[in-house]
Amino acid sequence: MKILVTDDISQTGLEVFEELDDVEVSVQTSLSPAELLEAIADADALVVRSQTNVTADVIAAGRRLKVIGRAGVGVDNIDLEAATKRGVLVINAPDGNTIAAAEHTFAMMISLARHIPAANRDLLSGKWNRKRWVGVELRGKTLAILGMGRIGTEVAKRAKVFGMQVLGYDPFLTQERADSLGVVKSTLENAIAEADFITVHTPLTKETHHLIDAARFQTVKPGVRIINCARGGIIDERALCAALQEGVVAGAAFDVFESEPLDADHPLRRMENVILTPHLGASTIEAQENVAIQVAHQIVRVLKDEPFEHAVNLPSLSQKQKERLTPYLSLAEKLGVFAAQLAQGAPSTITVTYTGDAAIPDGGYLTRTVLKGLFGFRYRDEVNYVNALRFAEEAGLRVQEVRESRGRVYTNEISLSFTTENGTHHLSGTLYHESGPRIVELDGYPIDMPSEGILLFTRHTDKPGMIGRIGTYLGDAQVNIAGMQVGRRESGGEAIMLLSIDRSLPDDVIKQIAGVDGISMVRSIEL
Ligand SMILES: NC(=O)C1=CN([C@@H]2O[C@H](COP(=O)(O)OP(=O)(O)OC[C@H]3O[C@@H](n4cnc5c(N)ncnc54)[C@H](O)[C@@H]3O)[C@@H](O)[C@H]2O)C=CC1
Ligand SMILES: O=C(O)CCC(=O)C(=O)O
Repeated sequence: MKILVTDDISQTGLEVFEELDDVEVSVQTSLSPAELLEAIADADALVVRSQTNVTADVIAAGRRLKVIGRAGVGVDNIDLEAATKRGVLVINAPDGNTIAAAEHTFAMMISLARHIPAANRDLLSGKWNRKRWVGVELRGKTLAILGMGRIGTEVAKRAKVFGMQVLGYDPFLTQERADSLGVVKSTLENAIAEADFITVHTPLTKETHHLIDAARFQTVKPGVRIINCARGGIIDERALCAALQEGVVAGAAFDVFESEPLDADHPLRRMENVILTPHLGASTIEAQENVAIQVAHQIVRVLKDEPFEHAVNLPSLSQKQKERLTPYLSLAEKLGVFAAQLAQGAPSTITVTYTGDAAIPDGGYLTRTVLKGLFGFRYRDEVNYVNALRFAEEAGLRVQEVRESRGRVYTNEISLSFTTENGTHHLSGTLYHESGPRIVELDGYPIDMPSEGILLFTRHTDKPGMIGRIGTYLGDAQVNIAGMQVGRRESGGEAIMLLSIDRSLPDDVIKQIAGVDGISMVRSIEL
């Protein structure tokens, strides 16, 4: 097993990989794009910070790649779309560097308020200028925090201790949490208009790109100071330079930039009242140990096929949700595998209905599992939880989920209803606590069979001798019948038979059965 590490990661984190048998940890930093393509070819896992650009080509070249671990928060250097499509899991270390980033933000804010870097430069150049560097106090000032997640929250706590009034803007900030932090829940417009200091702590997304642009700079309080220790691009750098030159903005402190490393002739480098650091927010010994250990542990779990946390391209579940969900995973996957064989053709729509105890809010996890079974039957190991929805999307399969709180017959039930060009099928299963997953309905007929082993399913006309003739074909092929379920709606109408058999039937026997007068459908199903 090979783990490729392409950015500087704490040694303590790398030692975690020793838990794996037969592991080779290959640390190769500062690779050229061509060298990276070569190095990734036989890697099972890739570990990066923010420097390595994990493009679609890199992911495609990692033919054995199962997981990309980001020792940090932001994953904007990883092509998530490409990773998801190829079923490569992306995980991060979301809280290991929170304090480091919050403290760096605070260091930037105080440095801005008190001109510390400029005064230091001045002094080192031989001057003693006490008049030039008069600053402002933080106490009594208004701080706008855009993005009240982990880091924003830690910044807010520190600002409160400094006697600042804190305005928080975040679509997910509840009144209750704002109150408990002593933060005034605010709109973006109000936060920007009122603040003496503005700090951004959002990810870089389509919505946050240039969240503060030229138009917004028109609405700031004159003399505002601005800090970005989140991601380059949240604040429009050109518009900022203009606002600094006009004196609308009194100072800016940036740790992150639209393009990194920052160009040698970037206008920000020539601005007065600007403090720049080269993406150092997470660069403390503690944070680097935390994120490296955290991500390495999760990678080990992924590679050992054990439950893991902090997946970026999978729904995240609480421990309680996971515990409730786990017993249903096998049932959901078996139903998907069953459906693949029942369908014999690509389904165009599928509705998955969860009833009773199976209707757990699960972020779509069980439906991914059904689809993993459905597509995995044909594409085997290529399909996993990460890319199952992509397989459905690419196959043009419309997927719908329904949740019903109470079942009519069973305390829990998962039902699939899907349509192919040959018609519509229904399939339901339940989980019995004593005997595990069972199939309890097939195309509208109630049955009861364990969802395992080899099954033979027929739809036929209800007339004497059908069961005997099928039994004879099986006997001639030396195939034992272990269990049988039959059903019909009315005498002489359509009937079904589901047999559990000891070994799979040769194709020619299935063809013979299909040719029996009165048989309308035969399916051999392996679960
Ligand atoms: N400079 C550095 O070295 C570091 C930078 N970071 C960056 O800091 C940022 C924040 O990290 P965390 O607090 O850990 O993330 P987080 O995920 O805990 O918080 C982000 C918050 O932004 C909010 N948000 C998203 N879109 C928004 C929008 N349009 N308007 C307002 N709020 C919005 C979210 O609701 C969330 O509460 C990330 O971009 C991360 O990459 C993180 C660590 C170190
Ligand atoms: O790895 C680093 O030093 C950068 C940290 C960072 O930007 C993040 O975690 O989002």
